[in-house]
Amino acid sequence: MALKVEGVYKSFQGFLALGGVSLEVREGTFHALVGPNGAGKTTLFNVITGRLVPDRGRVYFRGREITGWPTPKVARLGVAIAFQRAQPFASMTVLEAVVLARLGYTGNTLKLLKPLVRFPEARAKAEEALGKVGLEAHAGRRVAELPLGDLKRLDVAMALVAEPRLLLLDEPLAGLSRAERRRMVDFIGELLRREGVTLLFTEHDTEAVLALADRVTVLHQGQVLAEGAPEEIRGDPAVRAAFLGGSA
Ligand SMILES: Nc1ncnc2c1ncn2[C@@H]1O[C@H](COP(=O)(O)OP(=O)(O)OP(=O)(O)O)[C@@H](O)[C@H]1O
Repeated sequence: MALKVEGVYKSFQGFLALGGVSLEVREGTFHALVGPNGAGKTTLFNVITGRLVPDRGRVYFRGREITGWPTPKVARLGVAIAFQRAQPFASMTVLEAVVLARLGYTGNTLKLLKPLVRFPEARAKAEEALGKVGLEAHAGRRVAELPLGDLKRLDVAMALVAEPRLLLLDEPLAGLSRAERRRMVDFIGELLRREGVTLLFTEHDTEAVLALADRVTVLHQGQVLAEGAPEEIRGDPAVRAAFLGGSA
């Protein structure tokens, strides 16, 4: 099992954001986490990556308990998150942003007195990652100049240099046009299958979930409402009731 979340609770000032969530993501699969706004999806991601410590419950990565581990330690085990990572690096070039992500991962950020591109190992890894996401021709452009679709590819490249076994994507298609969403689904699917990376992603676009996910977990008000193959979930009466009657 790539990831196992067991009975996780998390409250914010008395508000129960996660109320006993359990989840299993099998190695090599693509697993969607869906649910209306406020269902607890981002909170669960934060618990998995160590940004938040759960009040109760446990998180295991490949059989090892990682509950409450600091984020860099979780990252070094092979858990990466790609979510608007590139934005703070707007003034850098695309290549520099990925080199920096690699240096951050290898713990080299204290030696940043020389130009980023003069770290040969990090530069080689960054160029390889840019090739994988199809941005090699844009390596010298400023991050700020990239259209949204390319920015998302850059986010993925910045996650790939951490050599993840499990990648978390939080709404990877948000803000894209319908045509761009289709392209992004194909891109993510092909790239991650080729790399053998397990994927856990949140997404509001039902079509994309059906196209990409092997399994779907539905969260609603901090609890798991349903879990199954995408076709099963689509026909589930409890899921339909929650979505049609709720805020989705
Ligand atoms: N740091 C925090 N402090 C207080 N409340 C929070 C905090 N983080 C999340 N919450 C609350 O917890 C609930 C779950 O939020 P979360 O962001 O996990 O939902 P989500 O499923 O990711 O929603 P969305 O689809 O809108 O991203 C929400 O009601 C939110 O307001």
